[in-house]
Amino acid sequence: MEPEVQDCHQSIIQLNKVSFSYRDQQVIRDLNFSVKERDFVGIVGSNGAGKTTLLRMIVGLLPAAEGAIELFGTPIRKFKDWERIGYVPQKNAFNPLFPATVREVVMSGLYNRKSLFKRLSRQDQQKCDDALEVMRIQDIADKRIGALSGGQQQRVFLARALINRPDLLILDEPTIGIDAETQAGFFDLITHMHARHHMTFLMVTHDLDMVKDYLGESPVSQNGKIQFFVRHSHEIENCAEEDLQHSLV
Ligand SMILES: Nc1ncnc2c1ncn2[C@@H]1O[C@H](COP(=O)(O)OP(=O)(O)OP(=O)(O)O)[C@@H](O)[C@H]1O
Repeated sequence: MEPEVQDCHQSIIQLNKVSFSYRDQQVIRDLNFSVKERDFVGIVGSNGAGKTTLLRMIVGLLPAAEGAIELFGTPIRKFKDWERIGYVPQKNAFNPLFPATVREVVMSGLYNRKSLFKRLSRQDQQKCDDALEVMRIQDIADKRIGALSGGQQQRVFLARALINRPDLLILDEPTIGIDAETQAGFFDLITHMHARHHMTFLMVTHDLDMVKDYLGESPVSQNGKIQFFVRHSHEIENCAEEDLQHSLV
């Protein structure tokens, strides 16, 4: 018998028998799925399979018709810590004439319902500088977002999602419309972030090569036409190691 894997990782997302329909079209039916701290989950499926719908339910933009969703152990209705979640939706392309700079777009990630009219503090500026640095876009911080390439814009959106230092990063086809070389660099960057930072990833992608390279050959589960590939947190660390790391800090 396989020894049971010890798991000290917190539940980040829990879906129990979740279903969703647009009028009479059922898109998701009876979905059970859980994501633990530091898991990297790749979501794959044909066009119209319901991948974006699923992400939109998880970030609270669509209510599940049936079933229960928990985020960080809290029912989604009661969940308030939205800054713990960074979300980069699909198709972010900006009109080339849009008047915001890279820095302004990244800073806008700090605004939520409460802080929309709050003045930006020195600490906020520092958070922005850190996010620009992680994405290696400091040198284009004052450029107009519309003047950048698709790959550069994607880094800006990722920096915007990272500015609150989220525990969970949700990406909807982050490399769509980007050339193969930039795509490869982007995947290197996020897998590096996954391995080095204490962050959980949920990513919709069409890039099966990347998924299989990093997340293994076979999906761990499937619902309708949606497949889930997972690199579990216990594959990159175990509880004993984690304790050791903590005790050394
Ligand atoms: N706002 C909407 N109103 C009605 N039907 C919708 C709406 N949004 C999506 N749908 C339908 O629901 C189904 C799932 O859409 P969804 O965008 O979640 O799929 P997807 O897997 O993300 O597809 P893609 O890979 O093309 O992005 C599709 O058939 C789509 O046409």
